[in-house]
Order: sequence, then C-alpha cells, then structure tokens
Amino acid sequence: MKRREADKQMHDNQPNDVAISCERLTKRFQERIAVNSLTLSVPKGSIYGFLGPNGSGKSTTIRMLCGLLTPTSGRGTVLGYDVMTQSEAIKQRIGYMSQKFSLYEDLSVDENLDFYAGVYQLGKAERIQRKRELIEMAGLTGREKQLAGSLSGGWKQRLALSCALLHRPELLILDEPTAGVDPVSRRIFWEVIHDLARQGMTILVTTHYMDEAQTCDWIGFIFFGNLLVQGSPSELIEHHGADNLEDVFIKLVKEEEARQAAGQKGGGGGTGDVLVPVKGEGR
Ligand SMILES: Nc1ncnc2c1ncn2[C@@H]1O[C@H](COP(=O)(O)OP(=O)(O)OP(=O)(O)O)[C@@H](O)[C@H]1O
Repeated sequence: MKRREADKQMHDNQPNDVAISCERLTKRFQERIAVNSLTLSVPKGSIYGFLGPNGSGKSTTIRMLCGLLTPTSGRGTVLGYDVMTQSEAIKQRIGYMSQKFSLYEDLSVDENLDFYAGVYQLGKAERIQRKRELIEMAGLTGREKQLAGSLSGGWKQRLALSCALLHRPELLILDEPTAGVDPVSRRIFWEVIHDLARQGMTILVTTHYMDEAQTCDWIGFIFFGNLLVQGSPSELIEHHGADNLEDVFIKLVKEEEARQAAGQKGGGGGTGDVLVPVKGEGR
C-alpha cells in the first residue's frame, strides 16, 4: 500500500471524538526517562490541563505530541495522525505556543500576523479575514501598528495566541501561556481559551496556576515523568478527599517523593491512580 493511502487509512480508523490519544508513550534522554509510559486521552472540544512541577516531563510530552520530538517507545495519535510517522500532518493541523514563543519585537502587531500568515501560506483574502477576526478576538483593535516589543506581557501573549490560530487549527497546544502575566491579563486570556473551546477547539494547556487548572474540563498530573492522576477537577478533589486541587497535588507529590525515597517504582508507570475521562462529561 502506498504511504499516503496507509496514512489515510490510519487516520480514518481513529475514533473521531478523541483529539489526542497516547499509550505508553516514553521518552528517554540517555539514562534519564523524561516521560515514562504515558497513557492519556483528550476528548475533542475539551480543555485538558497538563500539570506538574518543573522538570516533570510536560514540555517533553508536548514536543512529542507536536511531532517535534520522536518518542523512544509507545504510540500516540493527534487528530488521528500517528506521532511517530505523521508529524508533518500533525504540525499543519495544530496551533502551538511554546514557553519561548517568539514574536518579532521590532515588528508591529500587524506585521507579526503577516509574518505567520506567510509561514502558514494563507492566501491574501484569507489572511485579511483571519487578521481582522483575530485582532478583534485578542482585543488588539487599535494596536495594529504598535511594535510587539512595546506591548505588555498580557498583550504579547494574546498576540502570540493569535499567531498560533491564524491557520484555523483544530487543536491548540499551549505550554505555560500565562507564565509571568498579571492576574487581569491571565483572566482575559482564559476567557479567550474558553470561547475557543465552546466553538469546538480542543486545547491542551500547561500551567502552574491552580485557579486556571480548576476551570479545565480534565486534568492530568505528571511527576518524575509518570502520570499520577487524570480526571475532572471535581473528581480529583472528591477522590482524594481534598478541599482543592492544590491540596490534591501537594498530597500526590509527597506520596510520590516518599515512594521514590523508598526506592519503589513511580506512580503506576503512567496509568496508576488514574481517573479516566468519561466521554460526554466536562463543561
Ligand atoms: N533535550 C534534552 N536532553 C536531556 N534532558 C532533557 C532534554 N529535554 C528535557 N530534558 C529533561 O527531561 C526532564 C523533563 O523536562 P521537561 O522540560 O519536559 O519538564 P517540564 O515539566 O516541562 O518542566 P518545566 O515546567 O520546567 O517546563 C527534565 O529532567 C529535563 O532536564
């Protein structure tokens, strides 16, 4: 069978209500296991908060899902495309804002959008329409000629988000999009995220802010490369008899550290104490 037909068949065989699915996905850097046998599933149209302390494996997972890093083992699909063999198809269909998403600071808002419209090869009419829509969505009307470098942190993030959305991706992956952004700008940014999800977009987002995590449909918590829990915020709080998500995670971190100190295996090799998302639940 030709490669393109094989790709199409694989894509057509995926359940169409799941945006991201991975099974025992693993990444090793020499002796270090950055992501250990990760199994997770993100329903289409949902917001999935991917949480964990610094160095726990979030960015590595995201880079594998975006087709930027080849997994050592395991398997996964993003929008039905295989992360091992179909990374180009994945890159075309997702919007990705990395921690170091770089705007061109010496270009204006308008020029940054033009630049990314060129990267995504949008035609002239599409470019004009998308720029208009996204400038309005991001609340950047009136700032089109302002240099990106002169925008405050919150505006920069919204411009970066607009650039990541130009090509109408079905899935948006955001790696700590609000790090270092003031609370009001964070709130506005998240209103945009929820609007996008209401319109049917799937969003995978990492954050260290528990108020943001609380508004996600699903949460996955990763530590030392192991996915320790997965479920809706309310399920996790109830399951652990905690008052809030922060308490859940502090408890999990302490338990995991104790396990590690005792030389035991990590929290289930990716699927241990996992409350699996239930189809149809969520917002
Ligand atoms: N290219 C690399 N080579 C070697 N080790 C790496 C590489 N990339 C990541 N790591 C290691 O893998 C582990 C997971 O890193 P990763 O960046 O995925 O964590 P993270 O959860 O995204 O952290 P943060 O919240 O600080 O961004 C860390 O120990 C990190 O040092």
